[in-house]
Amino acid sequence: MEHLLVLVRHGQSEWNLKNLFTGWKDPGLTEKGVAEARAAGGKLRDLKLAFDVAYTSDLSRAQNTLKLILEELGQEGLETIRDQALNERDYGDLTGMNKDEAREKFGEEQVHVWRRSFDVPPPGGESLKMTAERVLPYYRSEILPQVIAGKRVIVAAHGNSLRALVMELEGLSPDEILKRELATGAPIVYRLTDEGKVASVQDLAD
Ligand SMILES: O=C(O)[C@@H](CO)OP(=O)(O)O
Repeated sequence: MEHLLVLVRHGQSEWNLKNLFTGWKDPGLTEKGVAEARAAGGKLRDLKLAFDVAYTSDLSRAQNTLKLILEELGQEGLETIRDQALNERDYGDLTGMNKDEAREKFGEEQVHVWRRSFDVPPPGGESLKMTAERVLPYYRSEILPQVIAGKRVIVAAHGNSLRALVMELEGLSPDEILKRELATGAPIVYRLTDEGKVASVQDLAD
């Protein structure tokens, strides 16, 4: 039985372009983001992949990325489950702040710790660890059982919510996952074993 799981980060958003901390804010995709989403769909189509169910977050940049991918695949009507468990990490008080201005205000090192440490949350927000503590239970209870049952699953979500998932799937340490940047609109194709372990991984980043 096939156990297919594809993860894809949304295409470039308006706030990615403006270099703003985004978190749970809901900016749309830029033109480039739309093109990235379509290209992601094209790559999956070239691999002749199709899906039985899709998961996405409660945020429009991920939902629209998924919609564009499904259009490219000719799978517009696919069953899609939206859940805020898959939302981006909440950036708390940093939300809406320019990342360069934050570095000037708080110092390069402090901002790096907030962005890429495992368990230090930004003020009022979530660390990667806290993000993983909501993403992983959702993955284990809702998504993984579908993959194990033979449903072909695509998940369109966010840089940090997907980082939490990649960490679990690939058994990475906090240090290893923090160095891993997920490109916008670049699907990662996993084949899992009957037990839900990773059998193979193919990163479709350019
Ligand atoms: O702003 C955000 O929500 C995220 C993703 O774009 O940023 P970072 O790469 O700093 O975690």
